[in-house]
Amino acid sequence: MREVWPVTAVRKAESTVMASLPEGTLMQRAAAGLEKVAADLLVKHFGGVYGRSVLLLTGMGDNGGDALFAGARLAGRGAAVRAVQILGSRRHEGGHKALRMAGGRFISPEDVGYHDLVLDGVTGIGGRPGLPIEAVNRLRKVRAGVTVAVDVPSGVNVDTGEAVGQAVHAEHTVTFGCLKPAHVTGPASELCGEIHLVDIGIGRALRHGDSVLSVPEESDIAEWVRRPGPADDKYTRGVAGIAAGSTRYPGAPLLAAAGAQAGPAGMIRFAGDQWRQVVSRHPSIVATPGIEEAGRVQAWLAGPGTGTGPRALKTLEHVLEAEVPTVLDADALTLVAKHSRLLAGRRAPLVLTPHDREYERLYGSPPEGDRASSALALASRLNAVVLLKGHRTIVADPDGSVYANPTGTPDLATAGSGDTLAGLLVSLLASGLGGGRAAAAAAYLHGLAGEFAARDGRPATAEDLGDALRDAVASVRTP
Ligand SMILES: NC(=O)C1=CN([C@@H]2O[C@H](COP(=O)(O)OP(=O)(O)OC[C@H]3O[C@@H](n4cnc5c(N)ncnc54)[C@H](OP(=O)(O)O)[C@@H]3O)[C@@H](O)[C@H]2O)[C@@H](O)CC1
Ligand SMILES: Nc1ncnc2c1ncn2[C@@H]1O[C@H](COP(=O)(O)OP(=O)(O)O)[C@@H](O)[C@H]1O
Ligand SMILES: [K+]
Repeated sequence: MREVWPVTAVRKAESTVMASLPEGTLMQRAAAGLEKVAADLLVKHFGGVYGRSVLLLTGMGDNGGDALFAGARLAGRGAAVRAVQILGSRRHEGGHKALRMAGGRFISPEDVGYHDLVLDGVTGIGGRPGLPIEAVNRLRKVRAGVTVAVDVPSGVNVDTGEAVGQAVHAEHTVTFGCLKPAHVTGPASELCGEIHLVDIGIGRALRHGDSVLSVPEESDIAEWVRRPGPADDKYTRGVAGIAAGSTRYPGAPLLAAAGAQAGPAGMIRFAGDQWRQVVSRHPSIVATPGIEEAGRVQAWLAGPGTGTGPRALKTLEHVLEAEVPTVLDADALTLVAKHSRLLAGRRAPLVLTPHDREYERLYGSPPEGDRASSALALASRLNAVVLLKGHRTIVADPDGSVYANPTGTPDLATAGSGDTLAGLLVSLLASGLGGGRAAAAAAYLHGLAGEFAARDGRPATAEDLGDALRDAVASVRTP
């Protein structure tokens, strides 16, 4: 798991570590890490460092200092380095001097044009979101072979991942000490490109309790997705139940079932009108038309394609009465938004999987730019794990932990894709995984499955995701 810290925690750690180091040490470590990434990119894209043109964009703070010191190092290796002040008039004196001594030059904003490599050191963790218009106009003139953001792309809100107005769009971001929210959530994460984390020695001073987000890694998912052991039978692996579908939406149950089949449960039960179709597509599923005769399960999924009529409401009441871990998706979310009594006094774990419009129905207002806080607010209010869908799906647990999903592709924005996610999720819950981890694992594997299904530009539909989910599970299990 990679932890993500907000600016206040980074500043606190920095000052703790700085107290025992000569002044400027951390900046030199940052500049060394930045230079390495920049030099590697120059070699990769342009064949070498010597003679290549590098432009440093600076502002008034230490972010510009990092860029200037890294630029001085590149100038020492023969790159033609220029620096331009994009924001304000105050400059980083130490960095300025180092660049001048190394043969770098300072140019006026009118003279910027194309450069092989651009280092964006306008603002870092001291940046307030929304750059002044003068800075934006100056940035517009810059043309780059490759853009590398120093710490974060300038213009973003570092702590929320929002990108207000014009922000720098980088292909690479070199960050220092730890990940910050802008790297993993919201539109800012799209502006970062590939993230390079440079260890500057502040890790030991970062307190676990101050971390605001966690990013699951492949090894976490491999550990969380239970594998059957010698003593297992189909029941001990967990039985997942799916209550889905209606004559209006007959496809949703099949897609949810396909998602569940890729999960760790030993058996799947199905209740709904499409029980014959489900069995004919998935003969291993035990299916009945009505929920009353469905049998016992360790976790229920309710909602995909059920509609919101009286029959769907009755089915949902039955599912919730079972008091087993439950995923509510799609129409079930609309129903609990309408009938708040449904969740009153509930004790068994609950996972809700809203997209933004469903979130609005449940919370009363749409998610804010700070999606992690929005997900957490709903999770706390309803005492349920909330999986807030989107480009970087967020999972918030009412215990306060929040996960940012690192996988996925916009190709997943296709009808029925959420049904397969919900199916996988109920299987993970049935296997005994807690709600937060089950939701985080489902989002991770679903995102990976989307990437697999859409590989090499292949058009992907939800029908492809069942097989792709199996490939995703296999791939996280392959070291
Ligand atoms: N912490 C660490 O461990 C280490 C940190 N290091 C580096 O330091 C960076 C942080 O540096 P920093 O604190 O000097 O702030 P930085 O982001 O350069 O800019 C602040 C200046 O910009 C201005 N300004 C901001 N937004 C604005 C806006 N929208 N519009 C207008 N002005 C705006 C702001 O103005 P003010 O808010 O004062 O009015 C202030 O003058 C960090 O990201 C990393 O690169 C590494 O060297 C080593 C270890
Ligand atoms: N732009 C996007 N980038 C990445 N993933 C996306 C994007 N838009 C949607 N998704 C994912 O696609 C799925 C869509 O689910 P949902 O909206 O419930 O679809 P449906 O109701 O048709 O099944 C979610 O997992 C969501 O995170
Ligand atoms: K920056």
